[in-house]
Amino acid sequence: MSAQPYDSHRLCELAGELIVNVRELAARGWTPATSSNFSQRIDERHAAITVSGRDKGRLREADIMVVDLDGAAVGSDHRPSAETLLHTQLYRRSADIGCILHTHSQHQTVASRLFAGAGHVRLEGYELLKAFAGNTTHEAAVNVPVLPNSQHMPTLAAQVDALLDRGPLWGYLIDGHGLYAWGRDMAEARRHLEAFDFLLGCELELARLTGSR
Ligand SMILES: CSC[C@@H](O)[C@@H](O)C(=O)COP(=O)(O)O
Ligand SMILES: [Zn+2]
Repeated sequence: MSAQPYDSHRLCELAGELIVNVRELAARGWTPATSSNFSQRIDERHAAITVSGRDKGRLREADIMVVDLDGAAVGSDHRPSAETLLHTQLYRRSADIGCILHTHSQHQTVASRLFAGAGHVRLEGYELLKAFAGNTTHEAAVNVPVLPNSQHMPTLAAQVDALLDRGPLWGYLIDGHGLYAWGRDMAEARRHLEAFDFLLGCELELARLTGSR
């Protein structure tokens, strides 16, 4: 039997980390109805990603597979996430990206609808902005882009590429869909995801209280 083209011990470790974290996110109600997808970089040519259509609240090892950075399955007959290209494009683009988390929480979905017309959600004045890697003060502002939804991943990927050309980015919303967030590793990606979700919740509550939208 030929050896795997990646380090299988590393895959095991990453899969274990994915299972624990994804189940926790699912328990918060952020992955309804099998939605959401998750991945971690194995090496410069491979990533571990969730199999399409699996219940993220019950994620287990068999629900995680390996793809190359063109999105092709490696050593598996399963179908990787329908949104695999949105993961692999980021891994291809930056060696600093090691983990990508995509969820469909209510904050994320409602905010994406409310701010789709503006094309972004502006987050400013929050202490929690320091949760984003590189931000050292609450005085920074972060614009979360909102992309139109599409089932055509190359269309979405091209828009994400254009956003990345403009400067640092930790995540984006897709209208009526959810949030993509990433980081160097699971801990950083999760910190970004949680900060986005909390701050989007604040913006929604402010809009409700002030009737500003
Ligand atoms: C169950 S609807 C959600 C999907 O269309 C998609 O947006 C999603 O997040 C999960 O797709 P998947 O192919 O399981 O990775
Ligand atoms: Zn999705």
